[in-house]
Amino acid sequence: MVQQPVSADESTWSLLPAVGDEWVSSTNRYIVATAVILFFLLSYISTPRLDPREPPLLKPALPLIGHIIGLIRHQAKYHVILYRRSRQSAVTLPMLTGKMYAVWDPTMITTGLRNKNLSTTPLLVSSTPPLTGVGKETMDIIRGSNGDCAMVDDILLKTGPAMAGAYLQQMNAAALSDIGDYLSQIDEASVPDLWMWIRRLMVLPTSRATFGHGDPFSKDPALEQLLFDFANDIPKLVLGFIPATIAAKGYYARAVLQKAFIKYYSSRQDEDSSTSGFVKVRAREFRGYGVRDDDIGRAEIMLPFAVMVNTFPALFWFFYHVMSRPNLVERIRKEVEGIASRTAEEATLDLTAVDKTCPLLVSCYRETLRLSNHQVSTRTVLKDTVLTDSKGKSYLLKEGTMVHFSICASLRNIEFWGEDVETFKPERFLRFGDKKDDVDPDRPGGPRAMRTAFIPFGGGQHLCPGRNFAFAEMIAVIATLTLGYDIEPENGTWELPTLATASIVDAITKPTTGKKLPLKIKRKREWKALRWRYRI
Ligand code: HEM
Repeated sequence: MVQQPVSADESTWSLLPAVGDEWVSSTNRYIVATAVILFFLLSYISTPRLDPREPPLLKPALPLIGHIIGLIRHQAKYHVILYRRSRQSAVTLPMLTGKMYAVWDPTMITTGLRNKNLSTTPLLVSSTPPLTGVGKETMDIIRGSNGDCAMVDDILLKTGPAMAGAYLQQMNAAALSDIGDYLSQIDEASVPDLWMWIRRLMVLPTSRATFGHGDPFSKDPALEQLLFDFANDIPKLVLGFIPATIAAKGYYARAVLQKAFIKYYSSRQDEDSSTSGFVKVRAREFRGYGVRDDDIGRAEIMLPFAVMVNTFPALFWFFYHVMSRPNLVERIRKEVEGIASRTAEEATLDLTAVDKTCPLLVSCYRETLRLSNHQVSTRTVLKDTVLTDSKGKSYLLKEGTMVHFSICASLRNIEFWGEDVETFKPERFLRFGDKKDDVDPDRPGGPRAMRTAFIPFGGGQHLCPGRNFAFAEMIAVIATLTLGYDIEPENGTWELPTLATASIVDAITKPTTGKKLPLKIKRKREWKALRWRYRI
């Protein structure tokens, strides 16, 4: 057989790929084998050994850090993504070499939030220094001489009563009087950006009702934007790692806010009779434990956060959901006409029994909270605890582990709310309180199922103490606007605003600042030139 001559080039080319293939494929095999071993090793290291009674393990696609990346990326909504994917009541999420529980079943969440073995205190205490920058002296007081953190528990226990009864009445009266004054000035207005308009409308009525005549927000209007800058950067600030670099905006905002609040507490403005019980009672408690005024100012910048950061976006969505439906506006207007009275100078809305007099308005309020809430309530397990889900299955939560109770998953659970869970349904809550509806009350959308799953303000010992104040403010604004004004989008169509990231530290998702939703607002002829007043 005659061999064909091979040119140098051909031989080189024919040989090279052969050597290359072998080399490349053996290298590839090596890399792949190492990667596989590494993957299994990481998977093994990051797989916590569980008691069979603990919630089942939900492994991330990427070992060790998959869930951490998911939470950073999607924040609170990560729970809804995982819940929809796994349809479990509760799971164990492996993270680095540890674990965390995520609870999504409404019954388990409701009972978990009431359980005394599941506490907010460890996380609250560990996040206080990076979040507020209070000094060692105050941290020693916060931790207590025997480590029982008695002051934290005492303050939280006293906060609820400080926002009820006469205290609540004083706060509601002050806020609604200011809101009425502000709305009374509007005859015809162009609103270039609804989100900013809501914030401007609400900030001073809310801050004055809370902090009284010495209110720092009244003295410096720049604080409002700084509060939102601080709020946006809280997830980074709590890391306590080079905050001035990784959370520059929030870091600066916190410094300015704290300066104003240190001045407020140091000059004892909290003791003025115009200051709410909410502020007063807490400051008294801090001082009783020996905390200095400057550190009260540092720690209590969480108060304007609590008072404003959820109510304002909730009001934005309430406004949007109602006003973008002209038929709904008409129906609510009819309800509100029934609670309105007038003199030559004033129009008064009687909000004393608004649940009964304006059921559709209140149903829309609740439906708004259901759809705009992304709250995750975090607890640490102090003692091994068993929680049982709605189907009767029990799960063991082990001491020392952190738990995320996803209120958002509860508010969007199809088995409790029905197939239309993602839709804004104005009438959804009309039968909410109907205890006589006993035709399968636990059916999806049935009154008992809704009562279990509707927990926008949390529950148990840490049930939001500000819920009645938020309700009064939001109902007063929407009742007045539906009754007294014609509101239309500037460009003729109601564009659905987009949502900002659902921050793990607050409860209500803000709109993004991208879409402005410009509007035209015009007072109705029959309500012209009257001052808005409220009976509460
Ligand atoms: C729409 C408005 C609001 C929503 C959706 C909301 C939601 C919540 C939720 C879900 C919790 C429980 C957190 C947990 O379980 O860890 C909470 C706690 C709290 N809220 Fe609100 N909130 C609102 C308005 C307010 C207002 C207006 C105030 C004050 C005037 C306030 C003050 C507080 C405080 C101090 C706590 C902590 C209670 C504790 O840990 O014992 N909130 N809020």
